[in-house]
Amino acid sequence: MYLIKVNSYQEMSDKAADILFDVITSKERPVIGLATGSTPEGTYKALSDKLNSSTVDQSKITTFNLDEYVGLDRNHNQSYAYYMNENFFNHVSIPEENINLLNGKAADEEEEVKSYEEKIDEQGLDIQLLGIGRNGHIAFNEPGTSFDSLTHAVELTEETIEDNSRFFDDKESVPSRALSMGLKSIMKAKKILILINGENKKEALSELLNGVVTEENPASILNNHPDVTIIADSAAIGE
Ligand SMILES: O=P(O)(O)OC[C@H]1O[C@](O)(CO)[C@@H](O)[C@@H]1O
Repeated sequence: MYLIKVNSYQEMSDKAADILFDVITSKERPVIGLATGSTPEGTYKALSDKLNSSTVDQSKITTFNLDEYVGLDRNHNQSYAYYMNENFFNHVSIPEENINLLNGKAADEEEEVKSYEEKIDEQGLDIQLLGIGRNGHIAFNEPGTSFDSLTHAVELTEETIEDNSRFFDDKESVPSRALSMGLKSIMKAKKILILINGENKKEALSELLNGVVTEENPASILNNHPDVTIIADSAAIGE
């Protein structure tokens, strides 16, 4: 794993956007995996600015998102579909048909996750962007998730519900389930870029870097991937 140290949120966002942009410009039809959460918001701003001031043909870009809450309509202001529109898709010209998002209101959940994984396999991910939860979760893969997991439905932990309640009116309004790409799905990406900032992610970063690979720490699977870049700020590194 390659660790890039940064001193600010802006620097992290700019570096991440540069890496995503490089992958986009190196492929005829780039396929990029995207993440939600507060961490990548700046990256989306920087990446949309870069794309819009370049000659990149955005109609060739395909995206896959990691996860979505179960039960939230895509127009709900806390759905990840809404987040992606607000933070990225509304600011770029990637065609709607190239945007892949899990449907948290799918009538047939089994079919939804199965067909999503099939699409990932057909298209292949050139890069997957990730954030990390305090408990080491990546996407919505909570501690204890099998390293062999493909896209699946998950029960959220109390800790994740607590962390995400800041975006909802109250804790009770946070959905308790989600659809999420699995750990094996994420590992299929040719390249992985993970962003870790803030003191509250210090432990998650050190657990990732200590080299112990265990299903109790979902992010630790990244130690088994040949091309992972971590961008972390000094607060998360503890300097
Ligand atoms: O970037 P944040 O808001 O700290 O979230 C961390 C992680 O938690 C999630 O939002 C899910 O709870 C992930 O999508 C994200 O990577």
